[in-house]
Amino acid sequence: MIRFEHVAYSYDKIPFIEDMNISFEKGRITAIIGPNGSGKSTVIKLLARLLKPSRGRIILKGQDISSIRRKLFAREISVLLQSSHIPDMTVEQAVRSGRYPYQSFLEPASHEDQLITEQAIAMADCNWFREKPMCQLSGGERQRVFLAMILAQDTPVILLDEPTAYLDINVSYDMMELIRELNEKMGKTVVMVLHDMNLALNYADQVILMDQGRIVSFNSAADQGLHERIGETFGVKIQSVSQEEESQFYYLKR
Ligand SMILES: Nc1ncnc2c1ncn2[C@@H]1O[C@H](COP(=O)(O)OP(=O)(O)OP(=O)(O)O)[C@@H](O)[C@H]1O
Repeated sequence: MIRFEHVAYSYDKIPFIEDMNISFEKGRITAIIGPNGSGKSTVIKLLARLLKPSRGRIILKGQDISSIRRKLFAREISVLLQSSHIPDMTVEQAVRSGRYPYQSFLEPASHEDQLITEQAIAMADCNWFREKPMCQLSGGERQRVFLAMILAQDTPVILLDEPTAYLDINVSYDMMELIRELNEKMGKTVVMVLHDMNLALNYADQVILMDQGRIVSFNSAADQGLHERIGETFGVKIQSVSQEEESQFYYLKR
């Protein structure tokens, strides 16, 4: 569905990503993991067209993403970034603004826009603080609103850079369950950066492990080889400590 073809990217003219080739399959959940500064957010920003490859191309449904018109692109890919701009709006207005790719200037919101906005507010559990201004929310509440905005944008591809940042453990699992539901019931393709190995290995179908701007491995989350690579890359020992059918718990130790 999305393909990196010989993608390179330089920061301040210093090459960082060189010749990256990778495919993100339709309807899969892919987690990107790796140490700090390994390039995870850079990949998300390249996918979201916030950065432009210095070489190579990124193909979405057969088309170079740089040639797709802005609103059409916004109907295909939505993104939650690590530090998103906080809009000067209430929660409800912010979520409604997620519908912008489907609206034209001065045209009132359609019945469908309203319906999808309401669904998004309910799914991300933002109903009880919907009248609050965004600037008065806690970090975790704000993160849920950003997710609701993405749900309102209703794109087949969802990019999430550390979606569980600021969330307590319970809400983190709620967020992961919701992402899984979006994937299983609505066929959304999800690419997310995660620092928590337990979330990455339990909720992703496939895992991209990065180090210093390179892809070290691209495996199924269940692949034992991946666990070894994680250990080598992070300099930790990784061990599965439970063997439940549904999920496993990984213990990481330096
Ligand atoms: N705007 C920028 N200008 C110069 N260098 C940058 C810029 N943004 C990122 N970098 C550098 O590029 C490298 C990769 O950054 P990136 O944010 O992609 O890493 P990451 O894997 O997401 O890190 P983290 O886990 O810490 O969030 C880092 O060394 C970073 O310092």
